[in-house]
Amino acid sequence: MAGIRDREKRHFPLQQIQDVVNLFKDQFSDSDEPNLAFLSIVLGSIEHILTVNRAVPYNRDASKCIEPIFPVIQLDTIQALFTKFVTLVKSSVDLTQYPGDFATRELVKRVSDVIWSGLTRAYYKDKAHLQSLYSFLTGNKLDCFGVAFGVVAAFQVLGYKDVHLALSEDHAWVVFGKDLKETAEVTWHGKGNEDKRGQPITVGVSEKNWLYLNGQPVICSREIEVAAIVSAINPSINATTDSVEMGALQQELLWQLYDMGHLDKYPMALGNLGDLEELCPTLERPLPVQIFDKAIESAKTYYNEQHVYPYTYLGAYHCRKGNYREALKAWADAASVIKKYNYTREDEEIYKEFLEIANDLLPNMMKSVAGENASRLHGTSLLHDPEAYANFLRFYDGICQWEEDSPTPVLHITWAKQLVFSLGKFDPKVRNYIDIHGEGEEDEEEEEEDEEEEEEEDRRDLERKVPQKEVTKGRKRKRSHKNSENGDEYETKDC
Ligand SMILES: FC(F)(F)Cc1cc2c(N3CCN(c4nnc(C(F)(F)F)s4)CC3)ncnc2s1
Repeated sequence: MAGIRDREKRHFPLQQIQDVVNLFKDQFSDSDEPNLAFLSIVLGSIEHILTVNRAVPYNRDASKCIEPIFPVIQLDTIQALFTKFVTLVKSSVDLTQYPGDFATRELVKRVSDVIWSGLTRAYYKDKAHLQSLYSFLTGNKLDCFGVAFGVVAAFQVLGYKDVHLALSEDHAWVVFGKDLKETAEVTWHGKGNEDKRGQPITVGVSEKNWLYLNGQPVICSREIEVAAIVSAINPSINATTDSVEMGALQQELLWQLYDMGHLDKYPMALGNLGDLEELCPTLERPLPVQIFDKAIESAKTYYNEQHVYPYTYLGAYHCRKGNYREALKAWADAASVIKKYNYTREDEEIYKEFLEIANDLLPNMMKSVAGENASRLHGTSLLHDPEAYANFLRFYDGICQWEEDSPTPVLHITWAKQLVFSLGKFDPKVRNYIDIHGEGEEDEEEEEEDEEEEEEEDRRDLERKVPQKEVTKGRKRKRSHKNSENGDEYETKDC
């Protein structure tokens, strides 16, 4: 692994966002791999100055906030930290003991131990700004993602090309070996869970398991690993304030990666970009909804519809915008994904997501719609809309199916109370406009209709021979309404 070369040096000192954008563009400009450790240290040092240790005093009264200047990042600061990382990694691993071009499980465990032993004993693991090698090298602290990324960056320093980051919606690990066939845990997950570092992620572990996306995680290339550290940028200064500069830098870098196609297989990064565009739209760029739809298409194309977040990003956006029908549909689609999984104790993050939707966002949405007299009087309200009602039922049906066969229960009394509250807001008449059948029943129904058509044909034959006064008509075929991508159909009649 080469050190910092002219290709990097010539961009320093970094004085503005465009300097960083140019530095990143240069990293993809030739056959060499982008330098993961170097880029992570650069992003971490900028983030530190713009969020953690803001040089510019931040005026309490936000209306008169002083526009913080972009920090000047000197080459020697970055170079010193990069050299520290390379020295730590190379001095801790005796490569003569690991012959061959591909990493071995023992070596992966060894490198994970090197990062692990560089961490301070006790600290709040889910604090902000612990995701970069800047945090590791200056504060000996990393979050779950940061440890996994640090292992991959360390392997790049050691000259390995086969060790890559694997990302699910709430966990990270590595793939390695010939054809990336091997997997290994390299970091911890959640609170109070024994870490499984060094162990492979077998089919038995990942099957129907949301934490491992049922074997459909994002397997990163070097370019997608860069997208991951850009996506992991955290512009927040505190619970209520974000650094405008840091957010703008993240947005610029994500568009640059988007234009190079490095977000095509990374739905969560597209979701992050959609959120940034909602906050601060970029001229002549796709709208947030279009970006969220690209994330959904990516999950369909590359991950067999096993990802939940693309739909919850879209649902959250529509909810914020008051587009309640669209929010309901996105949440029903999210539930149609989670229903394929069995809920286990390490799935708290996605549990909290659905809990918030069912017990907070949905009830509040129903309350505000119920209050809209005009649309209610004209029957245009969501409460009279069979499709909205069908999506509402599909949402809860997905959650119930998620709970079925799970070792851990999902629902409790609050879920039931909120269901009754929201369900009761729909106008009773809407129930007459939908027919519900799962995939199985549909076949029976079709068989019935086929038989009826045959009988109809026989009657017509008979009629042609023996004219009769009247012929009973086959049942009127209802317009079948594709209400979801996953094959479940909720038939809605023409209301
Ligand atoms: F590596 C881990 F362990 F941290 C797992 C990863 C998380 C994550 C992410 N996230 C997590 C999901 N996330 C969401 N923000 N809003 C979400 C939604 F609920 F609105 F959908 S999901 C923020 C960014 N964004 C890019 N990449 C990754 S890789």
